[in-house]
Amino acid sequence: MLEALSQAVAAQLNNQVFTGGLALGAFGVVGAAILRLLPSLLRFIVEAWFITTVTVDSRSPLFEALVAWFAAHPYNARCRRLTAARVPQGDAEVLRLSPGQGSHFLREGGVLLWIERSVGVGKEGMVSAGRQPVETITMRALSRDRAVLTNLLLTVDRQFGGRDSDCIAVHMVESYGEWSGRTTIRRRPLSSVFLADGVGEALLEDARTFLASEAWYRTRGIPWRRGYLLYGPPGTGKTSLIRALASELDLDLSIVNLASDRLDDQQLCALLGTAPARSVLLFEDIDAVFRDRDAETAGRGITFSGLLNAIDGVMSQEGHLLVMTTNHLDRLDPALIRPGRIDRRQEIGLAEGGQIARMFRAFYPDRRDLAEAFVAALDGRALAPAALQGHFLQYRSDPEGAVRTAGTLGAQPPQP
Ligand SMILES: Nc1ncnc2c1ncn2[C@@H]1O[C@H](COP(=O)(O)OP(=O)(O)OP(=O)(O)O)[C@@H](O)[C@H]1O
Repeated sequence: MLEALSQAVAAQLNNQVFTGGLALGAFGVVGAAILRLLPSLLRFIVEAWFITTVTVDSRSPLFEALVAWFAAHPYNARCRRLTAARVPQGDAEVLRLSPGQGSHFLREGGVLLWIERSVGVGKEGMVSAGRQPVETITMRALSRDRAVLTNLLLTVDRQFGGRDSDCIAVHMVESYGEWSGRTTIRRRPLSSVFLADGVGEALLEDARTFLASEAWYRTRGIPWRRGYLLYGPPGTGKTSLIRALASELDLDLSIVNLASDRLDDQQLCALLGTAPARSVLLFEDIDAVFRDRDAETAGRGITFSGLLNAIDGVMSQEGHLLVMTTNHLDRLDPALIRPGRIDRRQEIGLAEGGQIARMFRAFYPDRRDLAEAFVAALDGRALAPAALQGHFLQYRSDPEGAVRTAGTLGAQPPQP
């Protein structure tokens, strides 16, 4: 029986058609296996040679900082796959939307990042009864240079890893009309901005109330947004105040230069619609852009009606504080600053008496006694704090000299 079988096999092997078919079949099987493995093989080669990867999971304290960074990144405003969480902010809790599970591609500091967020995947992430599932963020940079990701993680850790960060993030508009990644500036305490009594504190209180009132706005069907207009002469602290408010409120600053001739209506609308969450949206020197409605275009591209539409469209990005500044309130079209677009106007005027004395004492803490003499030497003149600051810097270590020469300080700030 066995012998008959082996004779049959031998006969088939001598049959060229059969052996040809067998070889072809084997080739096919091996070829199919290679083809199946090819994508993972290619991925392995690319990852090994051209990509740097870092994985952070939710058991690490860095994970929360990374999610906060991801939520604040301009990419989050465009992302359509989100994860929602309630997170503490001051004494309250707020809703935080961040890019959700899956793959995300974004640019950071000129490098393309591929970020994958997953939960409960693999052995590490298995959900077992009574245990929190482990969530993982894998960051891949299209670069062989490890410093790209390590520097990013250091920045994330510094800015979002604790409450002792002394910087706030600033977003500007890139030349191609998109929000840039984050740069940072030092926080400015409100106490370092010298304003008329209670002005800064009242605005801070107003903004705090607004930020904590999402539900209040929702139940009344009012868009959750608030607009401020700060007006007054140059060098009185409008920009400094905005920076201080953002610092105190722990918000980013998103700055749009409306005078840029690279912006058009469509881009502006898109920009405001994707403004980074949790930020103060700032339009500076709005009077220099539009003097009146007849001056239809600003720079090259923005029209007055385009600006109004874009501001109203900010409603889709709710929770924003929109702040405009101007040196010339009288030059603004009423439509631009009507309630709903601007909810609160605040004059930031020249410094007088007590305000000047406070500033003097802050610059010369060891010669607080000279503050009144300095104010008296000004003979009732009101001054731009920027001019006072310049004077104090000039007489930095000579408070008596600052008092002696106070008479040289002009009554009017330089005109823009
Ligand atoms: N009220 C102030 N308190 C403290 N520093 C001030 C104040 N006003 C101006 N300064 C200082 O003067 C400089 C210019 O201030 P800032 O840019 O805030 O003025 P501004 O009102 O926004 O001016 P502009 O209208 O020209 O934009 C900054 O260095 C700032 O520190």
